[in-house]
Amino acid sequence: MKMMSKNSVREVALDIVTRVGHQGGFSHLLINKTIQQKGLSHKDTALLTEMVYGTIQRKDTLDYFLSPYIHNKKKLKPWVLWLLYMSCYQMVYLDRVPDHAVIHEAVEIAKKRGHKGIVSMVNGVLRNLQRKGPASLEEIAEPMQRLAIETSHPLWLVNRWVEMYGMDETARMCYKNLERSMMTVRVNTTRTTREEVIKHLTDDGFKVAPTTLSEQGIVIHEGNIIQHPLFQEGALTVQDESSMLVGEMMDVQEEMNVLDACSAPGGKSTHIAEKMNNTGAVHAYDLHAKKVALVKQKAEQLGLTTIKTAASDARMLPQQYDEHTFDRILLDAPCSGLGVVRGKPDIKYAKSEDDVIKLANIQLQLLQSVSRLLKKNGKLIYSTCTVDRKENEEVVASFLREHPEYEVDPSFFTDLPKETNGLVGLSQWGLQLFPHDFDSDGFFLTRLQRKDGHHG
Ligand SMILES: C[S@@+](CC[C@H](N)C(=O)[O-])C[C@H]1O[C@@H](n2cnc3c(N)ncnc32)[C@H](O)[C@@H]1O
Repeated sequence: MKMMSKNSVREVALDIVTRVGHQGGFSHLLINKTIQQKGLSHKDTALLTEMVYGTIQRKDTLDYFLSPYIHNKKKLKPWVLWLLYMSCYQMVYLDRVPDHAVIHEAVEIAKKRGHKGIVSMVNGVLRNLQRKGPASLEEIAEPMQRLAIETSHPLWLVNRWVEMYGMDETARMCYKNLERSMMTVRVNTTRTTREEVIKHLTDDGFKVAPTTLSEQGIVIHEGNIIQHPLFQEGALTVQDESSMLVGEMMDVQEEMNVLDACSAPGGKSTHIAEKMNNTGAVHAYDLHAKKVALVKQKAEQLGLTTIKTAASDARMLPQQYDEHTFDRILLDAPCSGLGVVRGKPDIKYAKSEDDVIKLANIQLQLLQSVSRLLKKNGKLIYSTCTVDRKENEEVVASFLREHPEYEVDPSFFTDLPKETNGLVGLSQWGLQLFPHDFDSDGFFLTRLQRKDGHHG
């Protein structure tokens, strides 16, 4: 492990935010790659992650804060603009480094990378910010616009969420999206029990608690779990608590024949195989062969031999299997990902209304295709990690309109953990979890049942 000087961590952070902000790309992937390539220490990793996530997560707010002091923003080189955003983030939101030190470091970076004009502009803008403070959010009179800027979400998304879920729920979600998400892990119950793992981790000095939505999950409140030997032993997997609810609600039994149509990287396939105590079969597909390899790898790590992987477009699966083949089907569909912006802040800037509409069409096609393969009385879970009625409730409603042989499984609602009772997101079509409900990903799931006595 190497320690870097604070300034070089800042430079690496600047390269990442500039690249993500200017060319696109996922910050979490770039951070992970950098940590591996440079072999960063735990401390450097924490600083790098804080600066990259914080700056990207709050980009629009930072832009607003700096707006009185930056003229001709369009003319600035991308790295200069992102250097200003990153410095503003530290000055406004982090207490650890005094403002004068942040300005000094920014100026040093500007000297290394730019000409004199840039150096004095960076110095001038940040000194103004220090002296006069960030532009006041109070001046934005229109409530949705203010929420959008205050929480750095695009206005179209705030408007859309307000229309769908109301101002209160939207505001809670937008603020929650600015927080760092909690790490949760799932215990491989074919190897050990949650009680044993909780004891083991507590003895090792971790602060942990059982999850609410799954009987296999553990929330890590304190401690760096990622290097823990329990992972090497195949006793743990990292998984968000909302995702764990899917495995819980699959209602599987030993020896069942299960299809997971969109399975990569394998979080839910492996959970299902664990639930079946490594009996029966989980047929795990994904469009991309490279991603299918991840499912295989995860299954091997966890010793789950009943998972069979292959690449395929899920829409083609009816050509490979007879109707009524599977006892259970999971369609964890590709989606806009608007429920996971805490962990992947880039998503909120990258997605558009158009994407939502296109994805909803694909989701319906996928549902129509895989639904043919379910046995009578079988159950199918449809889920997404997004918060949008078009991709969630409306896909389910359209599907059910065209498929009278299906219904929302009435026992879905009674099987849900009691803590979900009375949630705003619970409807006749399924359950929309908001990130602020359980401090987990924004997520939708429902369970459909193929009725007996119908053909087709
Ligand atoms: C939400 S992710 C699945 C996450 C996975 N179920 C898990 O728990 O780890 C959706 C997946 O669908 C895959 N996908 C997209 N289009 C597909 C298609 N037409 N057929 C099959 N898989 C598809 C994507 O490659 C992606 O891995």
